[in-house]
Amino acid sequence: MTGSRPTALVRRPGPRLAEGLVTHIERSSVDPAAALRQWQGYVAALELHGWEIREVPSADDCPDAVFVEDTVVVHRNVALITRPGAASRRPETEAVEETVAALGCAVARVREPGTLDGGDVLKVGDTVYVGRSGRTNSEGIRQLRAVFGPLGATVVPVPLDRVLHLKSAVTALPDGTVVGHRATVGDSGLYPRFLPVPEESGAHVVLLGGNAVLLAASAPRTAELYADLGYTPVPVDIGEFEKLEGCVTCLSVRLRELPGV
Ligand SMILES: NC(=O)NCCC[C@H](N)C(=O)O
Repeated sequence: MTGSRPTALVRRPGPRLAEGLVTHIERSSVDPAAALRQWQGYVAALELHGWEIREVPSADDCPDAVFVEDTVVVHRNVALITRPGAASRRPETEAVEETVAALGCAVARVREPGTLDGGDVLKVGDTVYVGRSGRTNSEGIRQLRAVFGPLGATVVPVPLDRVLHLKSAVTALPDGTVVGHRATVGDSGLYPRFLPVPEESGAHVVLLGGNAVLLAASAPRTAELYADLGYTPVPVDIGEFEKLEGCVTCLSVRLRELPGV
């Protein structure tokens, strides 16, 4: 069981990272050594802001395993192990399930024919937005609702076509304002408070606690906007992961509601 600090699950990039899936962008070559340094920088930023790091054992046969967010969705003390939409990513979930069970979560699983990627799930308070994407199907959404609805969550599906995951398009600031870039966001009217940001990767924030928001170094104008709004932007270079359609959110699973946390 954890102590009083929030816990972040992370997963070290494996030797096959460069073979990771690419769907909406051109493939470009990934430098594994630079990727490892960037991953270490990302983990260090979480640690610096008080997060306890729990490393899921690496999955060296799975190129995309570093994008650990896609494998599990946690609400309250329940961890829903996903069934990733890409078949090549399904072996990633086993070690994640063992890790969250060891942390004291109750475990549920998405079952066939459902598919769900954690990158499609954005929690804002008790509202759980879920992208109906190339990776998450309607049965996956139905199962998500069946698991989290009884825990008080309202599940709001969002049709997607321009991006890989919902959180490739939108995330939320500490006050719940949803942020997104006009080119990818679709219908911003779905969100009660919406703020457009000037860069696509600026729409991806990890809430570090207090006013600190981690975002990709590739979004300097959005970092200025957040600073101007009274937040403390924490830029981290994740360029090698962006080549594989990864965002800052997908490199960790933030557990704020574990028993004892
Ligand atoms: N949640 C995320 O944004 N995940 C990124 C996953 C990228 C990976 N290359 C994939 O296509 O599955």
